[in-house]
Amino acid sequence: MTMIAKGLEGVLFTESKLTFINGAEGVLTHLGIPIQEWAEKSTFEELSLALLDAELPTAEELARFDAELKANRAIPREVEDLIRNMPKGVNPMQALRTAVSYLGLTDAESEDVTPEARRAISIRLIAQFATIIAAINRVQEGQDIVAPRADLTHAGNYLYMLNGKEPTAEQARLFDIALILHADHGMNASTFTAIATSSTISDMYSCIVSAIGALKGPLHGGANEQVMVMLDEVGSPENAVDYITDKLNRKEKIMGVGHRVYKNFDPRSRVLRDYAAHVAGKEGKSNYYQILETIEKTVVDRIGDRGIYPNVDFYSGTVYADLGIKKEYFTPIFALARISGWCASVIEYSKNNRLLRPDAYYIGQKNARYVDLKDRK
Ligand SMILES: CC(=O)SCCNC(=O)CCNC(=O)[C@H](O)C(C)(C)COP(=O)(O)OP(=O)(O)OC[C@H]1O[C@@H](n2cnc3c(N)ncnc32)[C@H](O)[C@@H]1OP(=O)(O)O
Ligand SMILES: O=C([O-])CC(=O)C(=O)O
Repeated sequence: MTMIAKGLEGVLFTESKLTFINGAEGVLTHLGIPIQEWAEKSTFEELSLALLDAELPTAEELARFDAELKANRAIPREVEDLIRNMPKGVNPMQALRTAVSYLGLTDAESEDVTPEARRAISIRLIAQFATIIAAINRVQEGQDIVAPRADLTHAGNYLYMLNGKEPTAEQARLFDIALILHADHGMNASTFTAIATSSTISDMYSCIVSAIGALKGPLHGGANEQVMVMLDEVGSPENAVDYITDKLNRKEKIMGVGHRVYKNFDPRSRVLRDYAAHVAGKEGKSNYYQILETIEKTVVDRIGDRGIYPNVDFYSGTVYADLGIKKEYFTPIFALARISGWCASVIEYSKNNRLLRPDAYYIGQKNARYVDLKDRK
């Protein structure tokens, strides 16, 4: 009997040294180091470099990488103009996809697919994603673009470019941790898409534009925005049980819960839940957190036995909202972090490339004859 791995579940198509996930036990490691340790001890810059080179950097290597990121933060004038001329009210992920595609046109090295060029382009992309996303957000809000600063961390500089004022050290670190938690996650749909594009030996910008498109969907990165839409629909904690029960009775999916690999818990959602609780502790911010807690309990009571628990998208939004980020930008923020994982995975796969080309089991007609248009009913 022909076996079809629907959704490619459980299919191993390559080897990787970057990320290990044990979904049954809620384990996630990068280079063998648990995600909790990366979140507690490291920075987004360090994790990005570790992923790109598949090894822990020395202090000197990290300082050089950090300087390279800072030197590459500014985006070309043409890309700024493109962002300024985008229609108002566009979907920010479409805007990001368009801006990154255009950025490729301005990069003289963009068609170079050697490992050295792929790595150099990756550094520029990691640096410039932040500038592009902040610029899109500000222009769409009718504000001027804020130029990047080289004296702030990657996370701190993003919040500065977004809000036009320097974040507190606590805000910058909280955002840094959120970026760490989202930086890479094995063969998720967007990383797989980036690799599929790169397997044809296409250019780095095409790989990343494909990945942005895959991340955008509500079954993947787009779920974080949908969680916030759900929270607003629920309105207050008292409505949460009925809201979720109705949805489940109608066989509708609850956003921010369930995962292809985690069937017990997603370790990133645990870390984010703690930060969401911290944020909720602040005056006037507790409503969202209470609704989320009630939704989590209701979902776990109803369908937890089917392995459905909060994923990384469930609690992230309340943390972002506290940093002044609007829900329409939650998914671009995911991309701001995941660019490191996308680039690292493309670089790793390219070293031992083979064209990705799965197959479909044919269930259509056989031996059919062409019928002239005039004879068709
Ligand atoms: C960063 C990330 O990408 S994390 C994931 C973000 N996405 C979301 O939060 C969207 C909501 N979640 C989902 O849609 C799913 O859990 C996915 C797509 C993430 C993974 O699911 P898959 O492994 O493909 O499982 P699939 O969608 O086939 O669901 C299996 C069963 O569980 C149910 N189920 C899965 N997730 C949910 C959910 N969120 N709410 C309700 N039921 C669910 C399905 O309805 C299905 O039930 P059935 O067997 O009766 O038809
Ligand atoms: O791994 C997945 O399928 C989705 C996910 O959690 C991520 O990309 O972070």
